[in-house]
Amino acid sequence: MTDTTTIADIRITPVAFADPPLLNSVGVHEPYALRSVVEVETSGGVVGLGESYGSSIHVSRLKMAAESLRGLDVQNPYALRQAVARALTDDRTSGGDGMAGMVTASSTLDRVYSPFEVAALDIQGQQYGVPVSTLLGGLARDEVSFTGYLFYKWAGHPGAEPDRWGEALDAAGILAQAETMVEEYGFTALKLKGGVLAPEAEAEAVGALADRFPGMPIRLDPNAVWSVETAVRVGRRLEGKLEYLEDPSPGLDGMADVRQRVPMPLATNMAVVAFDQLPESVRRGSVDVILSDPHFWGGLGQTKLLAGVAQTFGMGLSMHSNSHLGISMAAMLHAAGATPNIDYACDTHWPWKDPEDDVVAGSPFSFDAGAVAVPTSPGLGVSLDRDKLRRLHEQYLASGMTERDDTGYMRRFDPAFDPSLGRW
Ligand SMILES: O=C([O-])C(=O)C[C@H](O)[C@@H](O)C(=O)[O-]
Ligand SMILES: [Mg+2]
Repeated sequence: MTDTTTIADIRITPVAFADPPLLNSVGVHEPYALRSVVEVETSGGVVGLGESYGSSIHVSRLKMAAESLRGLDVQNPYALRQAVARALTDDRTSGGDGMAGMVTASSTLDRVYSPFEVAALDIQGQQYGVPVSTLLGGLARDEVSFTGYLFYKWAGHPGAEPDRWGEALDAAGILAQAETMVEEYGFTALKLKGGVLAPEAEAEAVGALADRFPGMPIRLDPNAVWSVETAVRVGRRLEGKLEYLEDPSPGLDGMADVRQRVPMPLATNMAVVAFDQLPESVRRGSVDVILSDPHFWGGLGQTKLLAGVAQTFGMGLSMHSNSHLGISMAAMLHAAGATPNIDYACDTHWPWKDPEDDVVAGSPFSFDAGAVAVPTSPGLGVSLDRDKLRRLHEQYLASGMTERDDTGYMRRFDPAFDPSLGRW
């Protein structure tokens, strides 16, 4: 072990950034999205960055894990993971998965370890003078394509001015949103977040998108609020219009039933979200495409591991996102850039974020034809802007928020709102 790669300090800062009222199956996004920024500093003074969820339970787990990492060597992520696992042994808390109740079965260890592994790779890259993608095996592509991620939404948060996107509560609203996204970012694939309106209305919106953007891959994701019968009916109606249908129904059984009876591939970031669910999903034939996501699959190394499993069993690989900042964007770019079989356009919530609301210095990402170049400078290729970090932390403190609670926020305006799976 060399002294200069020993972890001397770790700083974890919860932050909040403005988020529009995006509707989903469990409610509506609150005025702020929460994230945590992880800084790992070596005794040699090199700082590596990671980003993760911002709920208080998750942040306290990150702090618990950080205690166990001081004195370890960033060049041995395996030892870091073991230390995080030991640190979490006595953790009896639940929740903190950052997904508003939509992904509850992912591994706590994977979620907590992920930002530390990303930060360790960032430091290694800086020390060796290579981008993180090189440490992951080298670039399979120079740029990563993303989907234009469409949401039903209110015009603005209740009591506030309408935001720049305006209201989208029907097919016409979604079409207008898609036009803007494609015009501004050049997206060549679209995803509609469903599970909000009646399934037939969402199918109508997909039909309108397919007519307006002929040949463009389109996905629909109702986050498992459809029964198997509904999923089969809507899936058949959408034959020829969807690249894949994402999480139409709950569970490995529900997905397997639907998969046998609809014409398009099924994708998931709900039924299969951890390695221990893979054998059963393969046995039952539940899904065609898995949405990787370094934040809950355990980091960048484990994303490559997942890619190997997916390839072995003939499954496709895409990438999931939550509302995120620039450190996550860099991590996602390196992961997708260095993983040949993440060959579907990846999800990102990027367009929903105010460009000023970030913690990274400058504006390192630009979209060209819906794609972003993988950073080529050493490490992750992004650096922290301390003034921006301070501002977003102050915003976190002022927001009074400690958890993501889409359902609670929705129930302030619609007390009878029902978020249950399979309800349509
Ligand atoms: O693909 C997905 O299921 C998601 O992106 C989950 C997210 O939480 C999304 O629904 C959101 O941001 O509301
Ligand atoms: Mg999904």
